[in-house]
Amino acid sequence: MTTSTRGADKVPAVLVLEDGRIFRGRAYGAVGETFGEAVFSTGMTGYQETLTDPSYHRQVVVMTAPHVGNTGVNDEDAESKRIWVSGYVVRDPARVPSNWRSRRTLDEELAAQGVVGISGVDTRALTRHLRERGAMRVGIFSGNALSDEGTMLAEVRQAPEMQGADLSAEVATKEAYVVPAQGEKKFTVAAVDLGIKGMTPYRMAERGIEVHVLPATATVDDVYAVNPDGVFFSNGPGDPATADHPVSVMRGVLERGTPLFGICFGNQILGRALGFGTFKLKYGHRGINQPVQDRTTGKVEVTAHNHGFAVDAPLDKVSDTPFGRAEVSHVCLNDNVVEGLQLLDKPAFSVQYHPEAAAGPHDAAYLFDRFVKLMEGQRA
Ligand SMILES: NC(=O)CC[C@H](N)C(=O)O
Repeated sequence: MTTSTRGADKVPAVLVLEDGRIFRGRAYGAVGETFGEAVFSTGMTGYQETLTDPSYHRQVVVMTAPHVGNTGVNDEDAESKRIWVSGYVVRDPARVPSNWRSRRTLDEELAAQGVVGISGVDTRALTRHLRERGAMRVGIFSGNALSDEGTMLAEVRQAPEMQGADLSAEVATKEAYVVPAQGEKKFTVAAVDLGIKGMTPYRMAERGIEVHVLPATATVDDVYAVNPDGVFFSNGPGDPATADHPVSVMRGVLERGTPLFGICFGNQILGRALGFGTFKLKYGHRGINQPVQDRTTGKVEVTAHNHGFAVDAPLDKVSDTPFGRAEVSHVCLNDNVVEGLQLLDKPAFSVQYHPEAAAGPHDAAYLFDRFVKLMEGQRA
């Protein structure tokens, strides 16, 4: 068990939204200033996975769960090698974590990684504000970074927007690497890393897949150089409207008819590859209890989400695309947002949410089996 000795929680901190609303609290994690898009996550657990998900790059995450940090930080649950959120907003952080795997406090970990946060914020009021007004730019200021409200607001309004942001290359691996199959190797998959979470290759490896994780800049030739049975496109940060390179690589894969699976950003890229548009949601879906219906079976699953954009595809008809017929396979029952796509004439599908999610329900794990079936079908 570790306790925080830093005392950052006595340092005043201010959160400034781009529309001028201000929340005051105390520094949590690093002291300084940070900017990003303010978004809220409703997950009551899994903060370590959230913080280390590369899709949160340039986002300031507001936790709706009031108590955060209760189980500390361990050496096992990170989804990548570092924390990616650009800032962290909590109501009432745990002073003393309690868990047999805990190695450090969350406060210490945020500070060690230079992540500026704020605690003591009325996160319920802040979440309601974001829900009414939409996700927007935000700054957190503490210590020497504190200045008058007008100056801080001007700085927030100069920060880059999420719309139009091309961020995959900033988070993806620079070098290809292999995650070996567990047990007998049955398939090889080329996984294009646009900000991949560690659990994703793991879920494939568990099913006898050897995963070749390739940089976001990988070409169609790089993908086929590993002689794949299937191709995967990962989750990732930023605006899918900017992802022209992965869209063209995916089109190359669809032309060849190799089994294809995409998650989250990968779903938006499939949407674009098929000719659909993408758009920014008012405040996105983030959390681990979102109801989604698999329209191919009628089953409802409770799922983990982290997306601020969505695909604009017709819900109630089969669409003709350059790669044959396509349909919306999954839909969010809260707001009818497209949560999955599938091709009817080629072995390709994707989902907007996170079947790999470790924190959260495992209802959607069957999607990895569906990918395996597509690869088996191609061999038969
Ligand atoms: N987790 C993801 O892949 C997110 C995809 C995209 N950046 C979005 O916000 O919608």
